[in-house]
Amino acid sequence: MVSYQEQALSNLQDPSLFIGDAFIDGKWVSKNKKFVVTEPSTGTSLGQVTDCDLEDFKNAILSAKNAQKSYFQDTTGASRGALLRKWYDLIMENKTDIATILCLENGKTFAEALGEVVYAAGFISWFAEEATRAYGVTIPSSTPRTTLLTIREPVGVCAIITPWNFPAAMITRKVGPALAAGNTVVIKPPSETPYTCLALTKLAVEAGLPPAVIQVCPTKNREAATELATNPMVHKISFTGSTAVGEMLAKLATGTLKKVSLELGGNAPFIVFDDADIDLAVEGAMFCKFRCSGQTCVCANRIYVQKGIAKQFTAKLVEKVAALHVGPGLDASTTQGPLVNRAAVEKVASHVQDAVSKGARIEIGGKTPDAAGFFHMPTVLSGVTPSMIVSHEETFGPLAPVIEFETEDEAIRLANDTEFGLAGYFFSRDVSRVLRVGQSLQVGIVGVNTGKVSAPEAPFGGVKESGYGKEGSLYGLEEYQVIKSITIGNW
Ligand SMILES: NC(=O)c1ccc[n+]([C@@H]2O[C@H](COP(=O)([O-])OP(=O)(O)OC[C@H]3O[C@@H](n4cnc5c(N)ncnc54)[C@H](O)[C@@H]3O)[C@@H](O)[C@H]2O)c1
Ligand SMILES: O=CCCC(=O)O
Repeated sequence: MVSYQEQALSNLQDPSLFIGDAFIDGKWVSKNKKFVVTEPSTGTSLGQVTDCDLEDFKNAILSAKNAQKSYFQDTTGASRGALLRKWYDLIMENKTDIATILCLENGKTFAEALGEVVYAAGFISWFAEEATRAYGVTIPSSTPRTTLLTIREPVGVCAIITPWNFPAAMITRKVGPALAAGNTVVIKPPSETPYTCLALTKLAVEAGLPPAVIQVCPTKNREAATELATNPMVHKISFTGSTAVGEMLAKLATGTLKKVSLELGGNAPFIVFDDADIDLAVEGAMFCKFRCSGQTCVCANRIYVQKGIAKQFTAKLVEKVAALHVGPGLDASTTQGPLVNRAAVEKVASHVQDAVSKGARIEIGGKTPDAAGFFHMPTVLSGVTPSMIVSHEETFGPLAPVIEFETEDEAIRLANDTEFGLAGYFFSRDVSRVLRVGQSLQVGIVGVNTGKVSAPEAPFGGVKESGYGKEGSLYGLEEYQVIKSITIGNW
């Protein structure tokens, strides 16, 4: 019998985009040692991918170093932008195939996968433009007959390490600016979802980017991947993932004083004040709680609702959740896909169990369906209190805990009572409150009357233990540049 994934792969318009090799020194590399990638809606194998070892990482880094100088010196911002624009065009031409591959390895619905591919491509076109805007300045000198100016230069070899929840967009949000600025990159894609990154890489080479500017080393071998944080030829490490791994890599990177950007875990508060448009707030909660089945770093993790409207808000939220259809991502009727693996399902279940044991009520969901694959039913809990795990730990799953509050001060205090500070949302029609609360939330990204805060032009990044550095936007390029000052004296 043809499996779900075999059927889907046989429908690819360009089957050559489904690649299980590493890409090192401009060549596709297949090794005997492989690891299995699992299709999350069936829990069975999607395929096997080359498992890079320490030698492979060292070779990739050396090749990226050798390629970097001429890549930068032989191109201009405009010509690098043109290459990136070509890559963007190829991604868009192949978006259905890439979305199918993404859907198969990550589990998100096909509509979401397609949305992610377009979002991911958006970073390439954004930084194709930004490549031409690497401005320096002239600074009036305090010394006579002297000119002081600055230029922006690439950092050198950039290590890129990303998570599985956005297999395309987390790659392009880093690789786009890195290549635009004239760097070369060594990517360690997530071992759960390496295929999307490899397909994007194939298209980058087809677009005409010099092959050695992108190196991809898939692996499950964490020791080998750690080379990216310690090798002295790497000058920048850009990491997206959990706070624990990010902190560990940052510590290692200080050994050779690398430039570091960290996009880490979140625990986003989502506050609904009693002057809010409740339907709009429910719509926002549905988007930013259940996107990617609750597995985004900017997902609403704690939903605070002012007491007077809590029952009404919860009832409307439950009605919308009841309409969700859980199933494999490629099924046309599916609106909620599986989670990434068994451990993710168990984490959601344990958060539900903990909350219920401490007095929370399951309004809907709360179960793991009796099906193959890694599913958890979308769940709404009411009566949640700060003592429950859901109030302080990122669930990373389809669990919406509703917590009641009485005053604005209390909501802000609860919202900020966390070591994380990535995204925060609130709904209110009071202009003064919008300005007050917007400034009071200790986060890097605020959504007011919307649950949608991500776009190539929007600065993305957190504060506190959610990390540092900004991605996308007019700030994203400088993360991959160094400013050099040049003093021309005695003229
Ligand atoms: N802030 C953001 O922009 C953002 C975006 C997406 C996800 N996240 C966070 O990511 C987490 C989920 O992702 P995850 O479970 O894949 O995180 P993770 O930290 O386990 O893994 C992230 C990446 O790091 C790699 N890695 C792990 N140990 C390593 C080591 N020793 N050396 C080199 N690489 C290593 C993994 O293989 C993966 O590619 C959540 O906490 C989520 O909030 C943050
Ligand atoms: O998971 C984190 C990234 C999500 C996004 O870019 O909106």
